[in-house]
Amino acid sequence: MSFSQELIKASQPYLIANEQHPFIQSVLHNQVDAKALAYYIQQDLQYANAETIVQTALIANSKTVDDQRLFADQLSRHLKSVSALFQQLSHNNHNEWSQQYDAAVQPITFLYRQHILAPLSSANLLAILTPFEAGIWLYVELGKFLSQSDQVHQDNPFYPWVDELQHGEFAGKDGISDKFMAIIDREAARTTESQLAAAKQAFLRSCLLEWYFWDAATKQISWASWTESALDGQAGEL
Ligand SMILES: Cc1ncc(CO)c(N)n1
Repeated sequence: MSFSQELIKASQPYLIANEQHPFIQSVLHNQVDAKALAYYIQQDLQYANAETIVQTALIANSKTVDDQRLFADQLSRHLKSVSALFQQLSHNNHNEWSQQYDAAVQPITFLYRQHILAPLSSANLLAILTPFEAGIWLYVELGKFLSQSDQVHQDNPFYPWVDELQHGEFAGKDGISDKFMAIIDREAARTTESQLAAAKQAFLRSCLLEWYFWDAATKQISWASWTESALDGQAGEL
C-alpha cells in the first residue's frame, strides 16, 4: 500500500463524520442556514489566505523547477478560484462581497490555520504538503458525496462549491489532489518512519479540524461566544 493509500484508508472514519455533519446534511437537503453560510464564507476566506502562504512555502521548499511550476500554477488557480467562488456564494446568500473579506479570524479557523502553517519552519516538503493536501482531498471527497447524491441543484446556494470541486481543477486523475498525493508518495519513499508518522498524524488532524470547521459555522463559534461561555461558568461545549 502506498503512503497516500494509507492516509486515505486511515481517514475514512473522518470523511464519514464530515459527510454526516449537520452542515453538510443541510446542504444535501437544501436547508443551509444563511447565518451559518455567511460565517463559513468569511472564515473560509481566512483559511484560504493561510493556504496561499502554505503554497508560497511549497514553491520555496521545492528542489526542482518542475515542482516549483506545479505549485506556482496551483497557487495561481487558487487565487483565481477563491475570489470567483466566494463572490458567487456571497451573492447566493445575499451577503455583500465587500463585507466578507476582512472578518476576524475565529477560534476554529485560528486553530486550523495554525495547524497548516506550523510545518513551514521545518522547510520539509512532505511535512508542509501533507496537512494542506488533507483539506483539499477531503473537499474533493465531500464534493463527490454531495454531487453523487443528485440532490444538490442550481437552486441550492452551496451549488457553486459542489460544482467547483467536481468540475474544477481539483478532482479526477489530472486534478491537483491526485498530483499532490503523488508528490507525497515520492517524498514519503525517501524519509524516515518518524517523519511518516508525523505526516500521517497531521493529515488526520486536518480531517478532524475540517469537521470542527463545519461545526463552528453551524454554531457560529466566536472568541466572544467562547469568552461568554467560559466567564459565565457554563459547562464547556465547543
Ligand atoms: C476549511 C477548508 N478546507 C479545505 C479547503 C480546500 O482548499 C478549503 N477551502 N477550506
